[in-house]
Amino acid sequence: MKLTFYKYQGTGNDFVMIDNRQEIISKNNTKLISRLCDRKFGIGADGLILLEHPERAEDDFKMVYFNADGNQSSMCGNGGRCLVAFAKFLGIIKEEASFTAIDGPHKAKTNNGLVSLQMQNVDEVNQTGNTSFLDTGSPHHIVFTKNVKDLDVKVEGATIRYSEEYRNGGTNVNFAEPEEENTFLVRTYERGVEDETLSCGTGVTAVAIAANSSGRANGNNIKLIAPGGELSVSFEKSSTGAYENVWLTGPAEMVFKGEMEC
Ligand SMILES: N[C@@H](CCC[C@H](N)C(=O)O)C(=O)O
Repeated sequence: MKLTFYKYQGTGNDFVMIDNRQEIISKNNTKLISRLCDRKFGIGADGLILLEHPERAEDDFKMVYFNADGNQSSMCGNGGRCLVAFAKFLGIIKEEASFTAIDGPHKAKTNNGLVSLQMQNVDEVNQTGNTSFLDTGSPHHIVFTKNVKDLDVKVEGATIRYSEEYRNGGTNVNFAEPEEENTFLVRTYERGVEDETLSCGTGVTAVAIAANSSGRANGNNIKLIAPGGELSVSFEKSSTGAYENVWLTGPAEMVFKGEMEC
């Protein structure tokens, strides 16, 4: 069969997008999904996203996300932003969207090539010294450190991702360094890609919240500089210390459309 696909990227985090409203791809076909994401034998991407019919009346569509290893995973922030751009391209939405992903409902807005995605509230941030752990739809371990540009993120990230602490579910690992006030450099090792990616949406969201929670940032609108580009994260802190009204904003664009023999 010939499969029509679209390739999108959001600050260099790249995804194969498939309009699966006619159920052309089975979610259990791990082998096919990992082959489509393979950079040598397939299209090449950090993940694959299926756009499906919504299950809730108030939604425009449903998001189903797979890591490059072919397994369905937790939330992908950059992928969600790219999916909103894809839904706009398909004519499913205009400027605003409402959709459900594995972590629950999301709202989104588009404006001049930028897509803002509302992320889930965060009630808990665990901090120990220069590290933090929190879940922004996906689990993120953060190390605040110096010389982030010089780190071997693949090696150091894998050491933490496969450590005893994360033995059960694994984690994504972010290395963050203050650049100026309320601005951080971030590099991320992604679970399921098992390598550094050029940017991670749930990862930079986690860094922004952890930076505020640990007193490393005093603002509620944080700029994050990843190797693939810049993102911003805004939030409100409730009286109980929970992070609410969390929005991730950055560019998302189609790279190309193609067909692959499957
Ligand atoms: N690139 C993503 C995160 C994708 C999920 C992650 N690999 C995991 O398995 O937790 C993002 O932009 O958030």
